[in-house]
Amino acid sequence: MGLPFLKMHGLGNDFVILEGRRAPLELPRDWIRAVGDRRTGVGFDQLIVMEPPSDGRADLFMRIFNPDGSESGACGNATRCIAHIAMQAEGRGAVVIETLAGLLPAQRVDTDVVTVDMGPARLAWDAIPLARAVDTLHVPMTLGPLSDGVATNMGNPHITFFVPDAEAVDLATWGPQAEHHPLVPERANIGLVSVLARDHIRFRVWERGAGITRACGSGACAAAVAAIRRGLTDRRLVVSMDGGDLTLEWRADDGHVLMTGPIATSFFGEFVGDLALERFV
Ligand SMILES: N[C@@H](CCC[C@H](N)C(=O)O)C(=O)O
Repeated sequence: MGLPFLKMHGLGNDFVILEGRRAPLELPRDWIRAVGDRRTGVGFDQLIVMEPPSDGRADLFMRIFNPDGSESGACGNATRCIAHIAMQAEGRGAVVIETLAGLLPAQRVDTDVVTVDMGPARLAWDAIPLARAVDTLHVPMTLGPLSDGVATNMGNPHITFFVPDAEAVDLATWGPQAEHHPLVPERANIGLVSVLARDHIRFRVWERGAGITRACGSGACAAAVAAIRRGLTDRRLVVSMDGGDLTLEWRADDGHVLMTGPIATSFFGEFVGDLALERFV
């Protein structure tokens, strides 16, 4: 019998979503890597497994894998997709999604638009984590055109670099070098930001364990927090990525970051054996 899956995306950041709530799924890391390979497998930016929540405070637990087989504590774009699934199944307008990083309340704001409370931005050097005590507002990492970044943990580690023109930076060259820099012992997602206005930034991303993606929800949160900490933008802003826009707000009272954006369903399928795929829709 095959393993059914759903393919969804948020702004072109795409996910294979598996149902693991009725019976636990054993997913060998080399299977995840094979399925994630766009040349030979279905391909995804993240593999998401829906699991039972640890207690009654959440509707479901969401486990997140990168295509290199590594696990992450956060995925903003997938959280909107998973919240949409849970809200649709229950006929509700709000749910709570549990991740390794904590409980994330989400609500529907339009048919295919969801807001997620991504929790507090963590700013201490050892919460990122960084390898040693440095100022997270001025991270001493210099690589080609990238320097003086801002470190943020949104449930996963991010380094955001401000550049005059994000399009002009060779992200495929500098992204992996920054991801694997000795200052980030758990590696990091690498963002490039150009400030367009006090309520608008351009953001490109090199995702840890995935490479360049069309959008990254947690990265957009980190980019917004970095821009606000530097005094470059207001607390509510639009983050424009290759795949489209998210609206971000960094709340002053509790430090939580609210992310609003679209979700989309691509197709249903089934894994038969290892990689063979039947498309149903
Ligand atoms: N696409 C994501 C982030 C996914 C995890 C990341 N690559 C990591 O390893 O932390 C998002 O939308 O946030």
